[in-house]
This record gives sequence, C-alpha cells and structure tokens, in this order.
Amino acid sequence: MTNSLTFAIPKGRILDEALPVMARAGVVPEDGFHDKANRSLTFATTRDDMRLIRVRAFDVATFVAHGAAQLGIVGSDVIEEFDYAELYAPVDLDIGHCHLAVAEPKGAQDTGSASHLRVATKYPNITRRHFERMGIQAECVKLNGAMEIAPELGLAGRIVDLVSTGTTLRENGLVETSRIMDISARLIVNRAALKTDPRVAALVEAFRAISEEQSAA
Ligand SMILES: Nc1ncnc2c1ncn2[C@@H]1O[C@H](COP(=O)(O)OP(=O)(O)OP(=O)(O)O)[C@@H](O)[C@H]1O
Ligand SMILES: O=P(O)(O)OC[C@H]1O[C@H](OP(=O)(O)OP(=O)(O)O)[C@H](O)[C@@H]1O
Repeated sequence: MTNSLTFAIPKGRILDEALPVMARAGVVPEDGFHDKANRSLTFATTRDDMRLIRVRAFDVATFVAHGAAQLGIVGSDVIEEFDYAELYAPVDLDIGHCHLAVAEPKGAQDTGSASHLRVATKYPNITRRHFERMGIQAECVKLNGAMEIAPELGLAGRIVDLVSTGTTLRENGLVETSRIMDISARLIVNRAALKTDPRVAALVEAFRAISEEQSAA
C-alpha cells in the first residue's frame, strides 16, 4: 500500500457540519467514529490510503503546518492566529460561520482614548494586530475558553472572542464594541504535500468543486 494520508479534523462544533462536506469529497470515517465512548484519536476511512485524526481546533493547524497531517479542516480564526507559512487554505467550505469581536461590560466607561488596554482572549496575535492598527497597545491575557467572565472578575477590561448568536455575550452582561473579522471553516493543506502528492491536489479539487456547486445553488 502507498503511504497513508492523514486528514485532521476538529473534535468540536465544526465537525457535524464538516462530515457531510467531507463525504461528498469521498472522505468517510469508518464505524466507531461516531461512538462517543470511543477514546481513539485515529480513525480509518473507507479509503484504505487515508485516516482521520480528531484533535483540538488549534492543533489541526499545527499538525498540518508541520506535515504530520497533509490536510485538515479548521476555522479561519485559527489560520489567522497562527499565520503558518507552510499552511495553504485553498477552499472556503462555507460552514462554521461566526465572527471575531471585541466586547466589554455593558455600560462600561468609554476608554476610547486609552493607548494601552488589557484584553482576555484565546487569540493574542489577532488581538494585538487589531489594536495596533488603531495605535493602541493591547496587553493580552491568554485564556482557552470562558473569556466572558474575565471582565467581571477584573482580569481584563475587554475580551476578544468568537460570536455567533450573541447569546454568550448577552448572558454575561457584555456588549460587542467592534467586529474584527468574519469567520468560516476552510480546507487546509500542507504546501509541501500539495506539491509532492497528487492525491492532495486531487482532494483540493474535489473540495473546490463542492464549494463552487454550493455557492451556485
Ligand atoms: N459560536 C460559534 N459558532 C460557529 N462556529 C464557531 C463558534 N465558536 C467556534 N466556532 C468555530 O469552531 C471552531 C472551534 O471548533 P471546535 O469547537 O471543534 O474546537 P475545539 O477543538 O473543541 O476547541 P477547544 O480548543 O475549545 O477544545 C472555532 O475555531 C471557530 O472556527
Ligand atoms: O454567540 P454565541 O452563539 O453564544 O457563541 C459564542 C460562544 O461560542 C464559542 O464558545 P464554545 O461554545 O465553542 O465554547 P468554548 O468557550 O469552550 O470555546 C465562543 O468562544 C463563545 O463563547
């Protein structure tokens, strides 16, 4: 058998939307994948030259950038945060829509003229770049979730986090003050693998065709 391809997918919320798109491109996990009790992280597919790995969203980008996986699916938030040179994101899959925003406690003092801010976020690089463009130095406190409680506890005056329905902000007494970027999930590939393995290029074409069909529909 030829060397196996590894396709990395995030274990959380993008997965349900990603599976039907993957199936149209011929990437179908074998039995056991949907079993919640299954602790395995590697899964066979119906292609005998491909396996799936199910990892955290940020780690999908890391595995693909280092060539440990040749392909993956991940939110554009993660791609922007890492900015890995070895990652190529050729196809917008039109799933996992949300946006990245700055938020602060409802009724907070207007500190628009401040030149230095403290911000709690999972995205320190995007956050620093966003505030730099406004001439503001952002001191980022890195959290991995539940950013929304940081202002109330005095950890930071603002947060930068993903927003979809806005429910999490609202239920934690926060309001969005600016929108940084719109997010959707992308197919990502390792650039070297794309150049050397025709199977990777064929999969990019398959996902591209699906995305074009979808936007024409
Ligand atoms: N509220 C949301 N609505 C839509 N898409 C979202 C939302 N929150 C996150 N996303 C997308 O889903 C991705 C997170 O995917 P997923 O939930 O699989 O991550 P994870 O691996 O479980 O993350 P964690 O590191 O928190 O464990 C984000 O990077 C973003 O692109
Ligand atoms: O606008 P909403 O629809 O309320 O969605 C926004 C929430 O979704 C994401 O969290 P997730 O549920 O992925 O959990 P996490 O905090 O563990 O990342 C994000 O970090 C927000 O907390």
